[in-house]
Amino acid sequence: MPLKLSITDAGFEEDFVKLLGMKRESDADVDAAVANIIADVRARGDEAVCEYTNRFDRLNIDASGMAVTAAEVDAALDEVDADLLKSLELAATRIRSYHEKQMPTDERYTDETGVELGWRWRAVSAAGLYVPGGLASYPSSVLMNAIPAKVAGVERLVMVVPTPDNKMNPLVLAAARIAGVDEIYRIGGAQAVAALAYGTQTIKPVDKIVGPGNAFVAAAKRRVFGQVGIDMIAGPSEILVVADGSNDPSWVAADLLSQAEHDPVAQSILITDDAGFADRVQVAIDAHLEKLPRAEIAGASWRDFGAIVLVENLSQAPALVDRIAPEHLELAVDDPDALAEDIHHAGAIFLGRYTPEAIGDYVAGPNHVLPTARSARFSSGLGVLDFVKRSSLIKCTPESLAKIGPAAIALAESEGLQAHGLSVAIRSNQM
Ligand SMILES: NC(=O)c1ccc[n+]([C@@H]2O[C@H](COP(=O)([O-])OP(=O)(O)OC[C@H]3O[C@@H](n4cnc5c(N)ncnc54)[C@H](O)[C@@H]3O)[C@@H](O)[C@H]2O)c1
Ligand SMILES: N[C@H](CO)Cc1c[nH]c[nH+]1
Ligand SMILES: [Zn+2]
Repeated sequence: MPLKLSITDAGFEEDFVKLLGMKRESDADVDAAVANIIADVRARGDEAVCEYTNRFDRLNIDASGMAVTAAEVDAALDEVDADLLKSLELAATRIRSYHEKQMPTDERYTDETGVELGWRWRAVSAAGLYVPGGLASYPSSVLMNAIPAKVAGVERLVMVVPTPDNKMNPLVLAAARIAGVDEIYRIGGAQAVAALAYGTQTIKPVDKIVGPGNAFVAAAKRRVFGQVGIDMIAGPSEILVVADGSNDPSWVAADLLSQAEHDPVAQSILITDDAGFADRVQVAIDAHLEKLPRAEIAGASWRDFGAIVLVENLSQAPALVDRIAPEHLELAVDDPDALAEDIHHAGAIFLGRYTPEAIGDYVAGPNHVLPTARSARFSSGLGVLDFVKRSSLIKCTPESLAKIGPAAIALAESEGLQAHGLSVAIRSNQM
């Protein structure tokens, strides 16, 4: 059964801290396994990548079989149902239009001393896009990864995707074609992240790795950070629903299960002010689980990591939400905007009873690659800004250098860095 907490219980604070500390993705054994895989890929390149791929995804490939060819992508496109392709194109259009609005602008101005200042944005040269594929396949994640990279102007888009038992969903390849991915490799897990970060004989290294994945992928991204950039920790999915008693329990139950069905270590939490409603949601969850094909995964997630938190009044919810800092937050209440005003930490906020989280997973437009494991306290969802970086611009004239130079010379001397002072003084007759 999921955890049941009530804010009026004496032990509430202790139980809530326990809920926050639930270990879902950062086990020491996962990290140790990942460290070994990364070291091995660095040492042996393709050979190690293929060995791990064959072991974990039950394939039988060597280096020549890692890349997905253009002919395979063509064949996949032919295979995809026309209506499904239309849905994918609609999603792509909406995602592109949302992300185009995120493109930051350059700035240039002259200050009162005559110094010209500013900044300019440039894209990273090569991005590695991790598309998960272990327990489910994610054409939608191809679009969410690749479209913002393309909007930002990244030149080389390299996608990795595991294909357990050598089964590739043709829609994944169709999405890659629609989004303009340049290279695709049928590899996943920590070995794929290591190959992207350090390069192998077949795969040239990238500058930044983005995308969601399971605990192994999240741990690998943490470990290669520094060698390459990463977007964030986007691990096993999470949903937090804040709902009053006026909701249909069956709708809220479906929302909780929508994220639980991703992974046995996904997490779904309900905060409500109505104990009877909480019971009705549990009944509805049991009923949905009777029929859902992924009941085993969703049921395990709800049982082991789910929680129902009972509050006296929904005005107590924002403080709890902020401490959880969920990946997805649904506010199923009469005035969701008012409640949202008091919330600071959530990857994406779904406002009102008619905005199920799943609409954001596919077609709303904002990115579904979002920070998990409470990292929404300091990270944002994937976007164009993840694929660009900013260079500062500084331009002095003899006159403006003479105006601000003396302060620089004084500060350089105070730091004992005479060459710094000299390089300013030598240009501005201050020696
Ligand atoms: N936060 C987000 O934005 C977001 C978006 C989509 C999906 N997700 C999450 O992504 C995850 C996808 O997970 P998945 O498993 O389906 O696919 P995945 O591609 O992330 O992981 C599959 C890979 O894990 C590796 N692996 C599995 N068992 C291993 C072991 N014992 N040792 C070493 N490596 C091992 C294998 O290499 C395999 O290829 C889910 O947790 C889902 O909730 C998150
Ligand atoms: N909910 C996932 C992010 O946690 C994204 C996704 C893709 N497909 C379905 N869902
Ligand atoms: Zn989802």
